[in-house]
Amino acid sequence: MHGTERKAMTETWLKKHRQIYVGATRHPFILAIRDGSVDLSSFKRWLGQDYIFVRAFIPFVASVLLKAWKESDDSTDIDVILGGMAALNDEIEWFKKEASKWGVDLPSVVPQQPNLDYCRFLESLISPDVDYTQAITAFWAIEAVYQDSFAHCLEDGSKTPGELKETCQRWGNEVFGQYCHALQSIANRRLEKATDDVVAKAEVSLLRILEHEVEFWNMSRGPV
Ligand SMILES: Cc1ncc(CO)c(N)n1
Repeated sequence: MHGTERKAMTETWLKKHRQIYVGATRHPFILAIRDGSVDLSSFKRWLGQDYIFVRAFIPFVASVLLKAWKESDDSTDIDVILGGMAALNDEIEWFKKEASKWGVDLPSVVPQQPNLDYCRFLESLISPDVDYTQAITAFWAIEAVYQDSFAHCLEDGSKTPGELKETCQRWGNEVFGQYCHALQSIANRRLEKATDDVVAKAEVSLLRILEHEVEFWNMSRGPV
């Protein structure tokens, strides 16, 4: 990375990896929500799988909080991450309510392989060997994919069915957008000062996340 401008590293990466980023944020499942053609059984499958994912996401976010507390040069990072944890608390309650609305019995949902793979990946990032810069970059990427995807379903001209609007609002709303932006700013600040090795690891985990997100959306299609 010598001589390379490291300001706004994450924006540079999204341009460089645009194809996979678009694959993760404009997936056929999202496009089907947006044009109103989504199959409700796909939505229910996604809902059950995402509840399992979010439960695994909580300890990952807790690990990012712990890393921030130990390693961060800016104490306000903690406030941003804590806000994310608070949102997850709401999210868990929302999943339970939404699942009962759609007749999805959460305790009996079986995690599918792509979900297990993604959760395993999250677990690998909890390791103390993964430093804060890599972890916060991953955290931003995971949240940003959902923000960008669901915000697309709320844009002018979208035909998102009324009963799915609340789901899209959850991640597509302006406040969640600002929160993702705050995470992105932290990631950029850290990446600017990181060693080449850490920067390379953060880029690889961004790519892995985008791949996992595509596979995650693919599960909505159901077993083939
Ligand atoms: C698979 C997946 N990625 C990202 C998010 C955002 O929190 C989520 N809920 N689920």
